[in-house]
Amino acid sequence: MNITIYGAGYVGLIGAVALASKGHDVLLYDVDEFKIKQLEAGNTPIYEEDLESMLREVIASGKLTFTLDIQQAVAYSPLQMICVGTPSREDGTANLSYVQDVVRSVVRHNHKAEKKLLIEKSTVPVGTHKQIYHWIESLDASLDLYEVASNPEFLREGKALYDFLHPDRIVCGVSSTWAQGLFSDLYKVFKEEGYPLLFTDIASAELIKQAANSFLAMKISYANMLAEVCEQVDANVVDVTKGMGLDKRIGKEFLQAGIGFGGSCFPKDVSAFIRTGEELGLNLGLLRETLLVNARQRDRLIQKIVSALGDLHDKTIAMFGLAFKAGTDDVRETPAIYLVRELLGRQAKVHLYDPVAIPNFQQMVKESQNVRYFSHAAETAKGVDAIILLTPWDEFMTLDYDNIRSNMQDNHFFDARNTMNKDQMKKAGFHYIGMG
Ligand SMILES: NC(=O)c1ccc[n+]([C@@H]2O[C@H](COP(=O)([O-])OP(=O)(O)OC[C@H]3O[C@@H](n4cnc5c(N)ncnc54)[C@H](O)[C@@H]3O)[C@@H](O)[C@H]2O)c1
Ligand SMILES: O=c1ccn([C@@H]2O[C@H](COP(=O)(O)OP(=O)(O)O[C@H]3O[C@H](CO)[C@@H](O)[C@H](O)[C@H]3O)[C@@H](O)[C@H]2O)c(=O)[nH]1
Repeated sequence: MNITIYGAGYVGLIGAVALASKGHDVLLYDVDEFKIKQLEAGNTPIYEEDLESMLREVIASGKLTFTLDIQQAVAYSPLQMICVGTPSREDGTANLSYVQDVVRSVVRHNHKAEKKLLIEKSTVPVGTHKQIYHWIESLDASLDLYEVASNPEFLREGKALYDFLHPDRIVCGVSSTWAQGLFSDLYKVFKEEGYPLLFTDIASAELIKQAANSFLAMKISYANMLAEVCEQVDANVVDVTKGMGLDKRIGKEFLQAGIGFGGSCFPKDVSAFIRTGEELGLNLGLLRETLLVNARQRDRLIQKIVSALGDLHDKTIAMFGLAFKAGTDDVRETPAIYLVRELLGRQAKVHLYDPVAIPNFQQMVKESQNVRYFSHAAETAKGVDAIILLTPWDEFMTLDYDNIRSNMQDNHFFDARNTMNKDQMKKAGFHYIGMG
């Protein structure tokens, strides 16, 4: 079936490629002309495993096409899937202006007055569907022509295509059998492959997304809170969370203590959920604490660095990894930016390396007398006083650390992700410091 997707970012592009690979005819619209031209040429603006080859396949098969023409986008299908950004405003609320732009465009360019299903794929606060109906009304459009549905996305960056194609569940919030029928057709192949399709009302679907992200973030902060306890009592947080996670009711995922969560989703979505609570007159205190614990991890790492190295003036620190997690070049809300700014503020010099995220990071931190970028991890560490392992890329696990240590000025190794084997690092001559 035909589907129009608005927004060629992580979610829109991945969704477009994945749905096209399942045999649908997908038209991807974006306001960013450069991005659309790049995609038409078969090049991806983001780094994701397998994305480029699959993109080229679906372009070649004619299943995925692109447009900058809004009239063509609106006319293409009754399914209008909105995948634009919903970033945080200063006060923590979700900025829905890009969603509103799409709704406005669809309504204004629906010249044939065809019925359209406006699908919220972007992460939006519960109740947004009502807001969308208000926007439509305020445009003097007939509400009979539009129906809103919620179909939140749960993919993780770094594993985005895999997650879209192998979902734990597909959530569809609908208010009519018409919408339910369209989703059943869209996700028919997924259902046949055994992936659960959950139909519910729209508010519940919107809330499932807010609730799931906040729960996962809370789980990480719980592990980080335990890391603080472990440091006080000489326990090992990796073992503690392993022991907890073996209980099936708890589960081992998302209990990895470290520098805390970053990225374009958890920080903004937890903040937005707290604000949703406030608007409802509720105090979602668990989530406030989740953000506080998360921020504290970064400060704790800085404290550890200062207590090991003393005055950072003229010290040089190498950072292994800049992306907010492995497998992506995304640096939105990466802990690396906080740490680099904090270190530079204390007059340290930094040597920075990441296998794919340097171009994005350079847009925030330019090369200078105190900031140098490198193209190999081992080079980054030459002559430095300390290494911070920030992003757990696989390549950092297999480096020749004996050699790296011998080329350093001093021997401090801060494992902000608890990924290295402590004993082996000590054997290689490092003063190893983990998080908990
Ligand atoms: N990144 C993720 O891993 C992820 C996962 C699940 C859900 N989400 C949610 O999905 C939404 C999109 O996130 P993202 O990371 O893909 O964003 P993104 O910033 O990567 O992409 C957004 C795209 O929308 C385009 N855009 C802006 N205004 C537009 C308009 N009026 N019409 C068409 N295109 C327009 C932008 O040019 C950009 O290409 C957000 O709500 C996010 O919270 C993200
Ligand atoms: O045990 C863990 C797991 C993750 N993280 C950190 O948490 C952040 C988020 O990681 P992850 O969830 O893997 O990446 P995202 O791509 O941000 O995906 C999250 O946010 C998306 C956007 O809403 C959702 O779709 C996904 O389901 C949800 O996992 C990263 O900084 C990770 O390093 C930890 O510190 N410890």
